[in-house]
Amino acid sequence: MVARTEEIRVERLRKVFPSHDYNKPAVVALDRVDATIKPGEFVSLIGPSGCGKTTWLRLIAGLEIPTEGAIYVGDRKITSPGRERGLVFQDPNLFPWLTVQENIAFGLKIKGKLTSEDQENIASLITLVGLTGFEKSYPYQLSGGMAHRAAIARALVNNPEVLLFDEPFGALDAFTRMKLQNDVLRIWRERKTTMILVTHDVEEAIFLGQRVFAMTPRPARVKKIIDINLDYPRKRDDQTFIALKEEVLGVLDFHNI
Ligand SMILES: Nc1ncnc2c1ncn2[C@@H]1O[C@H](COP(=O)(O)OP(=O)(O)OP(=O)(O)O)[C@@H](O)[C@H]1O
Repeated sequence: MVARTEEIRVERLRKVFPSHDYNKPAVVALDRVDATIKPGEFVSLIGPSGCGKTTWLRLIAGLEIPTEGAIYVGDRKITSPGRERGLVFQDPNLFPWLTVQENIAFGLKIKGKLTSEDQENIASLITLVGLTGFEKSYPYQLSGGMAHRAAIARALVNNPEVLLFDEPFGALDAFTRMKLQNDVLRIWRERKTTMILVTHDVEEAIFLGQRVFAMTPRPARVKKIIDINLDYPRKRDDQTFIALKEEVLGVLDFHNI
């Protein structure tokens, strides 16, 4: 199923977390962030630790309210979480007492029996994420990569127009991580969902994103947007890929850390 997608506009976004301690100042996590993300685009957000990447993603998800500014999906202002925006965290957060199938169905938030259409949707998502044969498995019976696949399927169950990834593969071994990156690309191309990925990994940002948003240290602002004009599937040892990696590292000033 192909999702209907709209442009995401981020306008003069500012997020301040007040301090609950007299001796500590408030934390300005984001300040004057402007961005436009095209319908169906894949963008990566990268920046120093603690700069405000997760906060930005949570604002798009509607889990936080901006202090100033706003985010729009099409002409709708985001004020709360919504089914059209799915979220995948670093921790798959599966319910241990539910099977893979039931964990995915949980995302539907419906009471009572699943319709045959719901069941078909869940079955096709299980195929899409490569978990055929594990429908009735419990989370303890899955590998780390399989648990992430189930989490991606759960996030896709409402056919969201935007999928938000918060360092989804940070805790996985390099091989599983690369495999899941390929799977995410395949899903993106099949579903045409807008993808926004927060990552610490420059290579991952370039391997997946059509554009990489490099952020400043806190408060996060967009320091530079790097266009990744490489065809998919991308080769990590390609000269242009390596040059782009150098460019992103340079923008982030990683060479001077
Ligand atoms: N609910 C909150 N209350 C207070 N401060 C918060 C809250 N959430 C985030 N912060 C602060 O906002 C700043 C940005 O945090 P955020 O998690 O967005 O950064 P990040 O770039 O995702 O970090 P990392 O790369 O290390 O995951 C940090 O200083 C953090 O302590």
